[in-house]
Amino acid sequence: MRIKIENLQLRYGPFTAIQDMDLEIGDRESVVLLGKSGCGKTSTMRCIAGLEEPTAGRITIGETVVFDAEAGINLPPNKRNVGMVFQSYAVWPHMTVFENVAYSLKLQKLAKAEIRQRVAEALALVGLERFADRGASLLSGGQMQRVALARSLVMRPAVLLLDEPLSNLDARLRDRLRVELREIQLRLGLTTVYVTHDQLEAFALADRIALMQDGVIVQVDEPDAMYNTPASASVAHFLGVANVLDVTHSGGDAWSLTGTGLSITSTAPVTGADLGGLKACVRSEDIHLAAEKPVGLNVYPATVLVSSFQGASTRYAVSVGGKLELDVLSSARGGRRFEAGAQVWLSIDPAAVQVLPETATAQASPGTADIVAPRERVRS
Ligand SMILES: Nc1ncnc2c1ncn2[C@@H]1O[C@H](COP(=O)(O)OP(=O)(O)OP(=O)(O)O)[C@@H](O)[C@H]1O
Repeated sequence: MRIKIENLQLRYGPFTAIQDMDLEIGDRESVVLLGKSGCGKTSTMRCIAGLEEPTAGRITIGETVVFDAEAGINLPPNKRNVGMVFQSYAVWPHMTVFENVAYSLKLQKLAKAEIRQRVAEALALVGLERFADRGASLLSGGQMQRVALARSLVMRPAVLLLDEPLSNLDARLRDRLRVELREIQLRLGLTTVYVTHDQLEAFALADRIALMQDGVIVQVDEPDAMYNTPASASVAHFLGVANVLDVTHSGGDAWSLTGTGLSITSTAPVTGADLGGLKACVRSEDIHLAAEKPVGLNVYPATVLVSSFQGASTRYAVSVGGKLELDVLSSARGGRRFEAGAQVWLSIDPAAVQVLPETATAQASPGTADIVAPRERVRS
């Protein structure tokens, strides 16, 4: 079921938490709202669910307008056909797993046989069929999270809203449940909106990511496009690009690195050059260290300040002429390790230097006609 958000605005008193938001989510699509704490992700989710009344705008789920500020429409949460799973699983400890999942169906006064069948189906989906009779207080964190998910799925919602549902779990379990969640979403063909501040989680779960900063969606893209072509230096930085350097254009592919007397060559396409405040963005893994001077562009003598062994890789802090400090990540395979104090040659492939504006204005999300159904995309 499609979700269309138009001109959404939410104010808490004088504070604007969501500003002029437009976003279309396709049928069976998984969109992840990604951004740092306080950027307005949960507020957006609460507006879709009907738990928050926006100050302006319109939200349509399927063919139903669930909120329209001008027309005075505001359907309550239970009339929106959405299921929600939150960070705090809110599983009732005094009930069994079965009773937790059956609770809402009992409220709907469904026949006992139907309740049993639907609960069994939901528990099978989350891999908890053997735990139906166990007291919920005896479950692990991961199992409780699955109960919370089963409780939403049992209602057969058209839309599933997930707000950091894995953040209370340890890293290994999070990785596993992430894959399971994606599998369930694709299998049931659910339209999902997922909130997280963790980009790896977003990459793993999204058909498209909507990146939010200060109440505004600044970029909407498929994960690989977001990763490879961030719209701005601040998006790149949020996605883990550690080296963001002030530059001014000095002609052709050449840029001077502000305040260093050094220059850098970029052959990557420059976007938004007219916006000013340009930054050269370089991923740590795109910087190479060598004992011998390599041939090519962007080669500098440098000193290793910190060398930190990380198993499969080594992370370095490296100084170029005392004027520029760069973060470098070298794969352990095939490369030698340098200790702090080592004099090295540092090189950067000009194609790996992206010159971007510091910030960029929101990009319009494509109309749903452009959205490829997730299953088709996965298969292609
Ligand atoms: N009820 C409220 N009253 C006033 N301000 C609020 C209220 N709820 C949220 N805010 C503010 O609105 C902004 C957006 O909050 P929101 O919870 O949507 O952020 P978030 O991106 O989900 O953050 P997190 O990842 O920490 O949950 C924050 O600055 C927050 O302090």
